[in-house]
Amino acid sequence: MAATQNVITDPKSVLNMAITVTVSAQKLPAPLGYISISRKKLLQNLEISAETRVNAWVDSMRASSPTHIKSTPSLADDQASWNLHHPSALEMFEQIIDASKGKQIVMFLDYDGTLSPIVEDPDRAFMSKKMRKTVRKLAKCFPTAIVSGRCRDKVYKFVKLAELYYAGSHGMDIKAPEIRSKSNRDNEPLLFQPASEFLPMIDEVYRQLVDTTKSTPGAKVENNKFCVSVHFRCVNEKRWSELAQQVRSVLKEYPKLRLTQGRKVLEIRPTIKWDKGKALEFLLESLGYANCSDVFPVYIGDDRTDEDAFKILRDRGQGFGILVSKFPKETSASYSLQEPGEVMDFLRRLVEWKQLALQAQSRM
Ligand SMILES: O=P(O)(O)OC[C@H]1O[C@H](O[C@H]2O[C@H](CO)[C@@H](O)[C@H](O)[C@H]2O)[C@H](O)[C@@H](O)[C@@H]1O
Repeated sequence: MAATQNVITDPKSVLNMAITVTVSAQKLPAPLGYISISRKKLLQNLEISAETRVNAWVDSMRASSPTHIKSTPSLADDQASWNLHHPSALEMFEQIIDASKGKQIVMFLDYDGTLSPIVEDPDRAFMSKKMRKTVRKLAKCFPTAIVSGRCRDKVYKFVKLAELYYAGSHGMDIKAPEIRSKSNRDNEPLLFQPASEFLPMIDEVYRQLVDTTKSTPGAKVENNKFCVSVHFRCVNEKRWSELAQQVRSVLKEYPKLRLTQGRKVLEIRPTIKWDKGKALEFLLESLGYANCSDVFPVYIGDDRTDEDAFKILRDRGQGFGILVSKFPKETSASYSLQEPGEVMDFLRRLVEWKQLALQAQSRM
């Protein structure tokens, strides 16, 4: 399985590289003239590079779509060994609480596949009422942020909780809660959008992608404000290569955009060095925990893009990541939960533990 977040490099850079090599060869002195490549050959080479690139995308699309997994004894072994290295956060609850003693827990939650189950239609990925109630209680106990690939407004419409921090567009659109706590009531309202200069480009690419992919049945393009998603969950696997080719044909004109991959989705975003991990650090800083050793961030997510946040926590040696997955995956998360139902159970236990701790304190 692919390692951390699968960044697919800009196809244009591959083309540029091919051109650079050819031009340098043509400048060589006569004895080495045989290296010079004819225009026809150059075009052929460029076509091969482009085809290789599209094939790599399709391989990656297949690798990230565990629909063909058959249960075999070796798979069962892999699962057992993975569970050993990434035990269930529910089973390890007491140990997790022990590790957080004396520290401020801060919660970071991905949305799709973490708080809501994965469904075919991205516009119908609703969160259950029970989950919303749980997250509301959680936010009363700990500072809580939603960190999503989606457009911030859209994820807010699903979650509907004004007391949370929201980081939309993979962390490129961060906003503090509308309901301010007593301690931060006087602060300036926080809005951070490090990719705002890309807005017109993203709009343009969105429109082009809608147009270019409309001949592929099942393809769906979603405008996530600072990034765009091209969904292939409902596209017949035989047509994934065609879809990848269509996306490539649009992206090759935009070297300032890059492609990453999520669960049956190609995600197009600015090349700026900003991701969910950077958003996590930014939020910790905004909350006043930049250089604190007594903070305990917990990040729960299911996707490759969440790996950036898991990695930051691992590198900082603070708190931990929890990967939501039924299947073994290479991850920097420390623990696992199988699906959103288990996420809700884990969050409930955190709330219950905190409420009991507060009651015990008030009796002292
Ligand atoms: O960071 P996230 O909140 O996990 O957002 C990542 C993508 O989530 C959404 O797509 C995923 O969920 C859909 C609904 O369940 C599903 O149909 C799709 O196959 C998944 O990839 C969202 O629609 C995308 O825009 C986000 O990039």
